Amino acid sequence: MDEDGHILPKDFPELRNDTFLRAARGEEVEHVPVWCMRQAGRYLPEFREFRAGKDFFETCRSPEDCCELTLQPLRRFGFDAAIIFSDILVVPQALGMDVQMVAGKGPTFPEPLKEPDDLQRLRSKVDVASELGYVFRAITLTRHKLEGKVPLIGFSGAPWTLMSYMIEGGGSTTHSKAKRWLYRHPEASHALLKRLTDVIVDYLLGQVKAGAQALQVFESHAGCLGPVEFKVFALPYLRDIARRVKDRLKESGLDNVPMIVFAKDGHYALEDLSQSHYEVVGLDWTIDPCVARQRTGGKVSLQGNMDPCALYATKECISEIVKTMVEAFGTRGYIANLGHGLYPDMDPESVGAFVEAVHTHSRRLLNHK
Ligand SMILES: Cc1c2[nH]c(c1CCC(=O)O)Cc1[nH]c(c(CCC(=O)O)c1C)Cc1[nH]c(c(CCC(=O)O)c1C)Cc1[nH]c(c(CCC(=O)O)c1C)C2
Repeated sequence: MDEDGHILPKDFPELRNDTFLRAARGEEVEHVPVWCMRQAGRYLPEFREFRAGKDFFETCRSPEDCCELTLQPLRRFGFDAAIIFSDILVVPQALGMDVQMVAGKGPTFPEPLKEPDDLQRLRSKVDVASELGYVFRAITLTRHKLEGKVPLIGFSGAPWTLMSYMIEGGGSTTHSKAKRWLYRHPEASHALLKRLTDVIVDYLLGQVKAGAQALQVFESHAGCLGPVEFKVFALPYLRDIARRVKDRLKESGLDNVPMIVFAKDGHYALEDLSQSHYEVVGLDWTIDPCVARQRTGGKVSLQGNMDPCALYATKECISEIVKTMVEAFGTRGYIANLGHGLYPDMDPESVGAFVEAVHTHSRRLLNHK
């Protein structure tokens, strides 16, 4: 404990299941590891009960609450990794923007960025330890409470995805306000993306120092860009993040941690993503596993990519879909996941069937080698 009574990021329990980390590094495994994006979420009755009546970002600022919500899905399912409960929008908050979670509407910025002059409203220097220390404390606490069961993943939103929220002021189908900046104000766009990148690098590094054993960068809004815009406004920053995090870990004498890049609907950028210093490329369901393997040329591990809606199928059907998916990806350098997050109306039993099917089919394949 430190003088404020916070648990310290040291003497963590020994890791008992490193399957996820081995798969991320392309090493041999006994089964294909599996976890789900949004595995802590409203599809779980215990999640709904725990969150009832509490403000979303209040919950994010409570290390004890984040720890509990992170552990909930692991009590039910044999997931091979945990992901810290938080949200990508804590970074715009750290830059000084107000973000509220509005019931039925999702995250909302009462005063989004409208014109380049609005960049002056952002904090010029962000001290991540004071602005986002609550996430670091949640990670440290959770890493202890996991008791070495599975590794803990930290995460951040990617610069373009965060920029689009900061300009749109919330969810959007066209992202046209944010894309207007790219075409109309390219310099200001780069200035904003650069500032976000600097904060994200410090933030991810802080997460590893706090105990995160892997990192995922969510470029959830890659799909509204085309290949040209992606190359100019997203890819350079994604690359910069991975390179700088890895360099800084080395400088600090810390071990490298696997990094995952998930560019939703960014299949046009697969080749580039596989050469961006990330160990793992996450895939949504719009790409065929064999094509993804071919296009990434065995340079990286792959993660994904079952259509989350396949969880509406029967257990038998889920098992068949998983079998086909695991056979197509192969058992080496593969982390099973959905192609995006779980939805609130999904049946926890189907999630259990998904996890079981990944373990069963991959064990069978590995035993027959
Ligand atoms: C469970 C949850 C979260 N955020 C939100 C919810 C639902 C609200 C609630 O429970 O009250 C609101 C919440 N937060 C966000 C949204 C999307 C809004 C929109 O764009 O329409 C919502 C409903 C923004 C957000 N937030 C996140 C992303 C990237 C992943 C993705 O592409 O879905 C994005 C885009 C990341 C995120 N968000 C969350 C996690 C937790 C860890 C886990 O996966 O179990 C993670 C990794 C947690």
